[in-house]
Amino acid sequence: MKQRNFPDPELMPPPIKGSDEGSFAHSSVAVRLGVIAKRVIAENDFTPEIVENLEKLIQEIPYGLVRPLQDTHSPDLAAWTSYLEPFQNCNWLEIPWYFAEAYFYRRILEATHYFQPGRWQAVDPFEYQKNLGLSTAIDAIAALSNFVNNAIQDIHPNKTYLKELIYFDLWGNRADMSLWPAGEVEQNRVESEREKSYILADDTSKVADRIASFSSTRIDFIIDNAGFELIGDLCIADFLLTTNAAGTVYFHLKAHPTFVSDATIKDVIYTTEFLAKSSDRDVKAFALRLKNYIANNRLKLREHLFWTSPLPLWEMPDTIVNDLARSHLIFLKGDANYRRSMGDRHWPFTTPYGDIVSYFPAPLVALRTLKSELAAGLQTAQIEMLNHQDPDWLTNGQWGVIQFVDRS
Ligand SMILES: O=P(O)(O)OC[C@@]1(O)O[C@H](CO)[C@@H](O)[C@@H]1O
Repeated sequence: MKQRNFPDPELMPPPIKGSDEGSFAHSSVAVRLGVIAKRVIAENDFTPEIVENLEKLIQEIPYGLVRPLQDTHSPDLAAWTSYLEPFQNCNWLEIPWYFAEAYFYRRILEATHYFQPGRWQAVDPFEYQKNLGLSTAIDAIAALSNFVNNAIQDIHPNKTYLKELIYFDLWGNRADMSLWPAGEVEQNRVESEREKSYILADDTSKVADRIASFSSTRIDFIIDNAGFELIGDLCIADFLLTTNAAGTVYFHLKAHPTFVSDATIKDVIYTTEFLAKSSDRDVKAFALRLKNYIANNRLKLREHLFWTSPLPLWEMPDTIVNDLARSHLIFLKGDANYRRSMGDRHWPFTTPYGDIVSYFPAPLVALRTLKSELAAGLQTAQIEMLNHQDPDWLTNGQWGVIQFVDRS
């Protein structure tokens, strides 16, 4: 088994909680979760009983006590019973923020009978949002498809193209439907020329240099959102497989719907079929390569209940650690995964990111736009400038990091 470096619990700062006065976490739990549940009711044609379940959930937040799950057909019932054990008699603000969110989205599935045999089994309550996230991004998708079709013309990985694809993929993380419902805010701008100064830590050149040295390796993505962000992931995967920098690419996906827009295997298949139906020649060519890579098992789609659990990433089960240890590079996508990589705790923003994620079993590159009050690897002068220039810099999704942590 791969040697594991767990962070020392004695040295770790406290978890972010909704009870942190005046915090974004507080407004997220006290306000935003209820809004998301109301949108689930509005965007589906549920029975009165399911609507009542959702309305009861809304009423429970934030001062009701969290309780064990009750959907007896679910595969993760026992796991969630043990997760919730330490938080008996706690309300939604008193439990760690990430836990509260993961639990909320799992309660949505309980309320909508996602795991229960019958009419609503495996019906994704966020399907409307996810599909809208694609249909409102048609122009950006066509532009990205044209770009990746050009990027793969060189027999060897062209670092200039690769760096632009990484930037596209970073900014695709702005399109987060738990914050900004699809179509309401123009987040799908394909704009690699966006000021690089919005990137607070930029290891893109190191990542491109490492990938340029690869031949027929294994590269993994711990995936975040469906919709436009997934297009960016698929572009990089296409580039890596077509240039043969990677012999195989693994997508690690959520075992069930969560965080509104997080991607499942079903979402990846839907996305490739959506692209294949396009009348745009570039989009269709891109889609056909993806379908071919999936059919020939070079693009491997994997799901696991750990990715939908409330646990920090250092609690990955050995099966996942030993599997990821075979990777030459892991792309860690999005804000929620970044939060999990740090245990969603109040680390000083100047803490070197590599000091926190030393437990990862392979080289890691995190692509994250800032949408929560947590950061690592920043300089004091940067923090002072940001607090002055853009007081909402931690949560407005306008700033990003591309942080490489080597394990050579
Ligand atoms: O993982 P993503 O999609 O990049 O961002 C998700 C997220 O950070 O955005 C919301 C606002 O903080 C949180 O609910 C959630 O953790």
